[in-house]
Amino acid sequence: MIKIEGVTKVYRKGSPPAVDGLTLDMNDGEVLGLVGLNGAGKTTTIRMSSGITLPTSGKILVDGFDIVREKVRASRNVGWIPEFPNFEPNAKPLTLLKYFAGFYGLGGREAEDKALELLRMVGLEKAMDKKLRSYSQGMKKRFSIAETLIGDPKNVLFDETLNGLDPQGVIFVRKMIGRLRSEGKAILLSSHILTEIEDSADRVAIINRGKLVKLLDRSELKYLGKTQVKITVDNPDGPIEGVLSQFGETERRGNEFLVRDLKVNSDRIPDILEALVGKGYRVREFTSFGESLEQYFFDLIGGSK
Ligand SMILES: Nc1ncnc2c1ncn2[C@@H]1O[C@H](COP(=O)(O)OP(=O)(O)OP(=O)(O)O)[C@@H](O)[C@H]1O
Repeated sequence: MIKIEGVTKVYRKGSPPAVDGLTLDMNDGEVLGLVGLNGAGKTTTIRMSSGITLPTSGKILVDGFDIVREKVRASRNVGWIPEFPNFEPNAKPLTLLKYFAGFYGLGGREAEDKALELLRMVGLEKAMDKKLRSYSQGMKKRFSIAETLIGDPKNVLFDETLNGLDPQGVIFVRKMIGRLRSEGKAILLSSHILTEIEDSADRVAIINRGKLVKLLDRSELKYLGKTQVKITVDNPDGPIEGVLSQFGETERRGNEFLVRDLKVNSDRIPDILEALVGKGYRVREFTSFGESLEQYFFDLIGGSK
């Protein structure tokens, strides 16, 4: 679990903060999506949470340990997959992984077995004898995941990891994230594209100019960007909910109804009105709405597509 409490980062005196009073929790067994445009402060947040960059003010606790004052104990439990992983170009993956295993007290056969297991897990077993300089960006990302997992950190931060991957790579990273979540790890996945992470994330934090603009939970994400129908009737008695539930998930607030997760295509929305009128309901208001996730994102941060 990582707790970011009122954290600000100013790189240069007089320049605007890269991260500005950010408060955010990454819970165990949860994937938190961190979404913002380029320069919004995602990488800075990740680097501060890993102990690589110092916050100017505020506090970051990793499983209860302060990332500044108890850096060794805190950062040991954070794994970070950078957006552009870079390694000693002439190194071979197995040798390098065994070397990293040494930092975690593994040596000899144990280190080799662990390194081989991880290389297999990230699908690099066939490229194990190649030098890292010959690796593609996607292969480097896979290797970076293996490197991160060698210390078995409880918190794993993926910085734009899906960006630039081929479809197979995207599926691989999504599965890996699901696996780590099921092991109870706290996971952060950053992206500049909301739609890219909506399927993987349990919650999504949208940041802009270093500030938290919106925190969305799973149920809000489920309905965002999908058509919903709002209906107000004068006589909400009898089987109205039964009528509406044929068309989608129905929520009632007094004489107002919201139909979401529609079972019919949007061109059949008038059928809902017809069914209600056919059953004798007096419909005062009938509106369908819904916007794309991207539009929602841009509306929130005050930009344009
Ligand atoms: N080392 C640095 N020195 C000075 N300014 C920096 C440094 N790193 C980042 N910044 C600035 O801080 C702001 C936030 O950058 P950051 O890289 O955290 O954003 P981001 O959301 O990760 O963007 P991207 O998706 O482009 O990586 C930007 O204005 C950037 O120019």
